[in-house]
Amino acid sequence: MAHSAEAAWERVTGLAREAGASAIRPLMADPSRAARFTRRAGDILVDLSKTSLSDTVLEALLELARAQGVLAARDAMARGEAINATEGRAVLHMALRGPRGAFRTGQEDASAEVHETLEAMRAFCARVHARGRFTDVVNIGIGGSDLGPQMAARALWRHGMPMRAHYLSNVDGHAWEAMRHGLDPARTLVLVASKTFTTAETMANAHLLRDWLRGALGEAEAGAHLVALSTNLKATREFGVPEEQVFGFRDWVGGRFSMWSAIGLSIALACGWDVFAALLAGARRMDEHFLSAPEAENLPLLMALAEVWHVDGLGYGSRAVLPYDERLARFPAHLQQVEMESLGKRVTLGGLPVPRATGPVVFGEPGTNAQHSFMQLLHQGTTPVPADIVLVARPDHGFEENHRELLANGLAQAEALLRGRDATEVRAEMEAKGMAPEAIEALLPHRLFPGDRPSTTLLLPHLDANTLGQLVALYEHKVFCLGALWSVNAFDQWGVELGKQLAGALLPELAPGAKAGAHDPSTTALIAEILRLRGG
Ligand SMILES: O=P(O)(O)OC[C@H]1O[C@H](O)[C@H](O)[C@@H](O)[C@@H]1O
Repeated sequence: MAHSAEAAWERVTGLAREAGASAIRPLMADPSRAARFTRRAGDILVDLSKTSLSDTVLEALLELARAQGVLAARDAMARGEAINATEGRAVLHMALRGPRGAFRTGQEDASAEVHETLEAMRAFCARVHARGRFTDVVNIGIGGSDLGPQMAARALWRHGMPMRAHYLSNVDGHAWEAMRHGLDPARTLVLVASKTFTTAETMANAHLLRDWLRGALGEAEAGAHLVALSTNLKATREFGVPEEQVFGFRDWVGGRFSMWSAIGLSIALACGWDVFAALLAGARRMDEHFLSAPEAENLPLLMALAEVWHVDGLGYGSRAVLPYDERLARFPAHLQQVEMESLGKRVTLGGLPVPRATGPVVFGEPGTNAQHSFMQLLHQGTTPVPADIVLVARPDHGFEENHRELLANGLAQAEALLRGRDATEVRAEMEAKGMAPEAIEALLPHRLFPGDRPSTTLLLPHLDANTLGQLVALYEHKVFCLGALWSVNAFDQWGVELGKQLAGALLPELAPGAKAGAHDPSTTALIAEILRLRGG
């Protein structure tokens, strides 16, 4: 690490060790704070004022960003350099939503093929919708080939849109068992979404549904119901997908950044092409901001810096994502992969141990549901958990009172985390209820809220394809910035490989009468017990 970067890290951690570094309430004495710590990009407003970022801390963090060369790294990504060094690949998901001619890898115009594929997808959707034969689309895929499209289709689907979308990800047969009863094979289009077309769970389900189609319609007709979304065109052919129903993309699209590629076809089929196009346009709008805004105005970078402050400065090891919008119910699940698969790393790009904490645990649920499950821990647990609270000003329904209640709750959570509740207030409340002094004192510690717990509010004017595209791209770029700040490769995922290999080795041992392999005693005993319970 360059000397200046080391010094910048020390400056940040030094500021975090100062007394009162995690306090937020005193900073709120400044009436201009909300305005000064609120930024906008496109339609999204991000209020960072309910964190303990002070002017001094922010300046130190911006210095860290400069010392780590975050914006230079951004430009290297945009130039199509192979910044995913452990896989020798460029990282060009921005090309998927960018204008023609805007992105290259080496000599190749990356955008040309993107636009060709988009045109083929558009024409395919138009044909499917015009014929009206298919009412349902099943997307078989897992991880990045499931979470993004599923999240977006759930957020954007409205009554009256062209098709219903279903997402089959888990190899657990119960998933298909629960889904299949509502589907008519004659009216169902099956998309096999897999970047590699080798993922075991996806291929198992793909075979299951191909058999289902063939059993009901015959082999010749079944082919017309199969679509493949993949970079592995050879494998899609071998699987029996007609060539004109294969939509490709390149290895410079990471799985968790692939909803903008052919992997997003289910969104376009279910919601209509215009919706998918608007989603891409929204993401492009955020790309333009990310690529042009200077450090101090760059929203993805500022959110990344707040995360560095929380994780490395103050030692907060997790973050909650709370969309106050039921349509964004799968948004936390999508971010779990985007953030934790990208930033759950412990060595630098150069292969050395990262000398500090990296990606936090990310989890979430929509509000207000979250309030009635895990928010207790955010308010009174031992370690603060920064929260991202996503609010949408205008709903797409006419139930005004519900929406006001939803917004009131989202605002109240952020306010409660910040202000807390001290003994004077709690005592006064209990006294007003006429409680006995001993009872008041006994209950008092349980009813105190420490306060000074950080949250970031993201405010969208409304939720549609364009604003959703902006929101998702904002987090994608935030992840990029964190990768650059921590010097880790945010674009590989070697950590998922070992489990896959061991599952492959275990699989034959679960067959009746199979020979047991060599395992630790715990695994050996569990295999024996499972075989006994299964009668094999
Ligand atoms: O799209 P696929 O090749 O089937 O991969 C699906 C998913 O599985 C892998 O194991 C990775 O962890 C994910 O990044 C990927 O999105």
